[in-house]
Amino acid sequence: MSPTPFTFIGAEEKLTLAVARHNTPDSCWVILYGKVYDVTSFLGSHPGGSRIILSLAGQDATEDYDPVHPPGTLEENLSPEAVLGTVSAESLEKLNAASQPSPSPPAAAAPVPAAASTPAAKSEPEPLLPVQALLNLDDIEKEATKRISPRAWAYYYSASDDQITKVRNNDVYRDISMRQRVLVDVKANDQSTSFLGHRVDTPVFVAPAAMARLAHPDGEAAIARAAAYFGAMMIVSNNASMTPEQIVEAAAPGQLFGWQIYVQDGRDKSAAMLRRINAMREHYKFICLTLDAPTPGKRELDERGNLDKVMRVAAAGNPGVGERPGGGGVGQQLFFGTAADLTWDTTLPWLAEHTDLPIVLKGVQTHEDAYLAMQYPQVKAIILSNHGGRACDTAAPPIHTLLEIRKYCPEVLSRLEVWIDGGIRRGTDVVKALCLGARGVGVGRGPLYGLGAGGQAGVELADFPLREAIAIVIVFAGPLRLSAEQTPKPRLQPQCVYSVRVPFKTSAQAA
Ligand SMILES: Cc1cc2nc3c(=O)[nH]c(=O)nc-3n(C[C@H](O)[C@H](O)[C@H](O)COP(=O)(O)O)c2cc1C
Repeated sequence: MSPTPFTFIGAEEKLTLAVARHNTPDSCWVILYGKVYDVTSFLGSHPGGSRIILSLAGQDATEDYDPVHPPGTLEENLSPEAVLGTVSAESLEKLNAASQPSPSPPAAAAPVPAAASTPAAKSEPEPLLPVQALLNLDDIEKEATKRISPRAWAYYYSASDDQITKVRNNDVYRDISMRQRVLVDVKANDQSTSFLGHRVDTPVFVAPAAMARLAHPDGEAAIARAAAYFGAMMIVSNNASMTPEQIVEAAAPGQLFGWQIYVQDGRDKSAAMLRRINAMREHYKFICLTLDAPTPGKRELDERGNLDKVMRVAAAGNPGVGERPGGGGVGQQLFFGTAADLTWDTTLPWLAEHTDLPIVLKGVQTHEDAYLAMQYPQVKAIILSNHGGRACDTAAPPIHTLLEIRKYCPEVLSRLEVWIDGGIRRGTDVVKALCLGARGVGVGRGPLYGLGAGGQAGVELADFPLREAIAIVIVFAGPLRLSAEQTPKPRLQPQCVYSVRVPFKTSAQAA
């Protein structure tokens, strides 16, 4: 029988008694947006695992819940009977004040970066800078670090294990030198190109990245508007913090989006999402299937940022909390429910049953898989990526995979569009990837940090240094004319760079 709805208005004690007592797996209540929900029956099916809900049980969970759940999630997942009543703003204020953490929170609550400076470690807060003062992606990251929450920072910044791949992703570009030609007319400068037949103004695209509202309330919609401003493609994450409908609401005419999918254990959920995307094909022109993270990487920064919650669940006297799934950080919560049984034989046919949109495979990391991808007619592009170093640490930088493809199966480059992401910080990085055969270059953390540093203006800024730098670099490499329609012979070619000194070894060579 469903509980009788009632309204909590009045004394803090009454409110606390009513809500705060229900903080166990047997009876779990939370307050969201001023309403009290009984989520006990939902604990087992929460996509992020039950532990994270338990850590917020008996409390106002709005602040934690809001930035990581698209609007409509509550209505989709809870029956109307789960709403037990409303809480007045006054009571809520008292409750929130009463549940503020003690003045000395556990040391583990603060993010502890492996190598870089931490926002929490500084005694004197650094002054905030206006977006105009931020000249490159490093500046933008630094500014965002001052402004976003430690939880958001840890989630965005983190990478797997020792972050070796994350660092190498960028370092590798420094080992590639530009070969500058002279006495070439470089006045014409056109960065436009096309992806899967759709024109864009820049080869730089927004890689799919989850949870933009952790950085700024305008979230993915602001990134979409900034992408429109630069005529850039945006791939929307399966785990975006806004709905795919909201993100394209203010799309510019002809603006190009793709939608990224993590196929779920419950395939019906993924099929339902694909139906939604199919219905918005005027915006979403392809499905990007991410393959490089069948299990979440071990992102210790992200996990540390969540330790206080895990300890709170245990402290509340919940038995067996260690065995409850999920909760090891934002990343692990998001990955909970992601299928680990995808194969060439089963997944691509399954996708074909649910969408006729072109497929882009993201996370290709060997020339063997690039070659295999070419055998599937529905696959029109691949993204060479190691998930920004967030999946398997010591995975090779994607530019190595591009070099492998050039060496062992260069036909892939003419049969498929090859896009790349990971470690892009400078215009030179973009140009080098293009010279070596990539058609597009994705940036993952950049737009998130841009959003954190200055909302939409910050994202626009994150793109600006890259565009400006590309413009400068191509003056050295030769005018950039990317689109095949404009010139049959692109000017950016492998001979524009020295890549012979980039060490890469395939498993075949190592054997
Ligand atoms: C915070 C964050 C969230 C991400 N979320 C997703 C995601 O939901 N789906 C996906 O395919 N890749 C995701 N990625 C990986 C990016 O698409 C991209 O591969 C990577 O960030 C590129 O590296 P970069 O950050 O050095 O540019 C995420 C990356 C970050 C940093």
